[in-house]
Amino acid sequence: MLHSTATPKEKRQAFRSGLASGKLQRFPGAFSPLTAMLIEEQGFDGIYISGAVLSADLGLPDIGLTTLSEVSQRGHQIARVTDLPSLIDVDTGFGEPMNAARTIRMLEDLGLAGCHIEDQVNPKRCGHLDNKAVVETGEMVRRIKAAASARRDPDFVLCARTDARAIEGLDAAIERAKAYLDAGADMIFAEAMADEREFEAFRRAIPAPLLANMTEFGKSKLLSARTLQNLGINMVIYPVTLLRLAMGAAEVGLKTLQIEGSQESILDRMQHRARLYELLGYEDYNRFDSSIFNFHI
Ligand SMILES: C[C@](O)(C(=O)O)[C@H](CC(=O)O)C(=O)O
Ligand SMILES: [Mg+2]
Repeated sequence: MLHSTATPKEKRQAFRSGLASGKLQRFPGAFSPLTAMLIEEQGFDGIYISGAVLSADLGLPDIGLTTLSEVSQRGHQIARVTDLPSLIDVDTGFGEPMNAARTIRMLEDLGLAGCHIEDQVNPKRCGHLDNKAVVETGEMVRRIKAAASARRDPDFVLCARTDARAIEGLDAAIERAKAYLDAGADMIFAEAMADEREFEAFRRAIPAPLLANMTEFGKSKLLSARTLQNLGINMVIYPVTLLRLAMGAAEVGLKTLQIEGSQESILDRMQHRARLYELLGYEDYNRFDSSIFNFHI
């Protein structure tokens, strides 16, 4: 009720404990605060806040058009409704190393538990598209060092993402990951891993927590949570899954209204009002001040 009871510090500490637990941490992507509430209610370990989803939500392609203000404010709206830790995608850190530092300060002030910063050039593109380009290792090291030094809360999780596998190959991506850890990153997001073999190679070479991106319709084989657990991966994100499902359902709804002139035939596919009220915790508000509550249905 009235948002989360856990403090940002507690969420960050829970995030770190989860990463160190040996149990795969599962972070579905939330496209709204309400979705984050559902993810928490359904028993997941954390919330992923996707750059692709934030861009799409604004009607934009995932090519680095969003601003720090847009991303951090939406991230705040999502992170504050849940007791779970939220990991947010901040693309390349919104510019130069100094911008990456400013990004960290903003995210800390707005209650995020962690973020990932990637080594693509600006403007970035979705990590599953062709013709990506990455900056020199030294430039990304400066981004990570600036971000790490900007932290006031040592529990804020700084994840370095490398897109280099697609451009320079697996071994080069591993060497970059090592450099990013030396620069102060807490964990590694190896983007667009093809299959188990590539995750195994990273797991053997990298002593820090690893994130697996199980996004649909891209370059990665979709591996189950059990497989990722057995590979020793520390966390998995499902960044766009819920948005894709929601948009698919919305399209069916619109076509039904167009053709049938009514939503009668799809009522059973909807979240019922009572279920929505249950998720929102209407009863808690009732108990908060029974003299006011009158939202009976
Ligand atoms: C993880 C990601 O960075 C995101 O923005 O959610 C995207 C996901 C996607 O486009 O499927 C990415 O992998 O680049
Ligand atoms: Mg992204």
